Amino acid sequence: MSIRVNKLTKTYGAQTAVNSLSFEINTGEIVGFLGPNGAGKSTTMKILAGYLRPTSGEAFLDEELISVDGVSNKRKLGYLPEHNPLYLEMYVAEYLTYMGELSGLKGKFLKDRVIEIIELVGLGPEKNKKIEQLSKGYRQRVGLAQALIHDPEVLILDEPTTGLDPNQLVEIRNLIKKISKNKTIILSTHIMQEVEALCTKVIVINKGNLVASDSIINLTKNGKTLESVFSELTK
Ligand SMILES: Nc1ncnc2c1ncn2[C@@H]1O[C@H](COP(=O)(O)OP(=O)(O)OP(=O)(O)O)[C@@H](O)[C@H]1O
Repeated sequence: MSIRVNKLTKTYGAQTAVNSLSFEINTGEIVGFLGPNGAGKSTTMKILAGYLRPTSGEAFLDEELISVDGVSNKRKLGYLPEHNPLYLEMYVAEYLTYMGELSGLKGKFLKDRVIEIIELVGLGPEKNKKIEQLSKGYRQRVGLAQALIHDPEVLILDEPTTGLDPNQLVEIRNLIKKISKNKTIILSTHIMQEVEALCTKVIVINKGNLVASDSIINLTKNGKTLESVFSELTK
């Protein structure tokens, strides 16, 4: 599934968070969504996930409009918010079952899927704990499992590795790589190494405006590092 964003704008009162943003992500691409703090990444991702209404403009999954009210394409996408609101008092499997139900799964299929997803994201050893008992890295795995439970074709991951220790960071990065097959993924991060490890293309925004949408190879072809390209684009 492809993502198409057309002149997307979001204002909060007098503040323009996202300013007439247009870009496309093709089926099967993993795209890094970059920008300094406050650039408008989370706002854009919330709109793409159908959680926030744009002030103007629109976003599409294939040809279908993404809307706050629509449910059909929400089932085709998985969303890991930046501050993932987990139900801390729930057990891991209980939470994932609940999230699966919200995505329309049920019965034996859901039961099997919860077991499968727990294994896939490496939650096996922690599966009998309450979410509040988990470390940040394992909570992040629960977040990823929640985003993946209904096997969506599109994944929207907002800073999936922020706050993780170096080992967890590598593990989550490998996990994203593993699950990325046959999915279209947009992921925001401040870690350029991560972008280089996972993505072929990047979209860079600054103060709500698009400043680049290109392959990493193209952006760095003059021997520049992605870091220096980023800082030039977002001065
Ligand atoms: N609910 C809100 N009400 C008012 N302003 C908001 C709201 N949410 C975001 N903003 C503002 O919109 C701008 C874009 O914020 P956003 O969270 O989308 O940026 P970001 O690129 O994700 O930043 P970061 O990298 O720090 O997570 C910021 O100036 C922010 O203060």
